[in-house]
Amino acid sequence: MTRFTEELRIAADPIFNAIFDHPFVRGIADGTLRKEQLIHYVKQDFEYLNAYIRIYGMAISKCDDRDTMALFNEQISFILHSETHPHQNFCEVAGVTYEEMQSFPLAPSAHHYIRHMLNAAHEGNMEDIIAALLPCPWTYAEIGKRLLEEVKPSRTHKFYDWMHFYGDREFGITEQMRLLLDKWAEPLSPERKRRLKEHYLTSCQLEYMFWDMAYSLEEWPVNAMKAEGVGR
Ligand SMILES: Cc1ncc(C[n+]2csc(CCO)c2C)c(N)n1
Repeated sequence: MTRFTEELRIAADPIFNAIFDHPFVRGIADGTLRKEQLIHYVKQDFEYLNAYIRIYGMAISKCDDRDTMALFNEQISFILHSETHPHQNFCEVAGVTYEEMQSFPLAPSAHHYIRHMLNAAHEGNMEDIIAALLPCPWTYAEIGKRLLEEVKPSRTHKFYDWMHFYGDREFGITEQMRLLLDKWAEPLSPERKRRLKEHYLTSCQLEYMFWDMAYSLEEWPVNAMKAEGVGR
């Protein structure tokens, strides 16, 4: 029998392929990203990681087994202390400090992605939360692995650290989340499974939009925030 999460991955294949071909990901491969694109990515991703940590916290509050609590707790620490390394890589290449990149208002696509995950966490059960969170580690693990195979970066490649950070991680957290989702989805009705697939595919689309937001320096249509003292 096909794993539920295998079905999800197959349904998302066109989105994964569009992500691998996206100019931001191509720009990591060939080192051609502009300074402003790296900066926009890190500013937005710093906020995205804050949201991701909070959602793990919300998941813990709905948890009733210690192993799952421990897994989410470890992931919170990992994001706080290690997930910052790829950001440091982008900051070094852009010639900025990490501190300068923090506490900016959300651009539209980052806002959309975060609200989608928060909505699953507010309204759903554990399986809804995991379905919305899963594309984050899954797409990055596949991007990292592909870039290592394709580019075989030497130590002097600008994004050597970034590629190794994600590409070396033999699907650790992705596989752990998949096992949980496969187990929780198994007894559910076809309608509930369709809903989980919708959460998952929406997050995959939003992963694509996040790369696109960084590449195109996406902002809100009217710059009315700064004048009102909103954000930095
Ligand atoms: C938009 C966006 N999507 C995915 C990641 C990668 N990522 C973020 S947190 C985490 C660990 C999950 O426990 C991983 C793999 C990112 N940085 N930004």
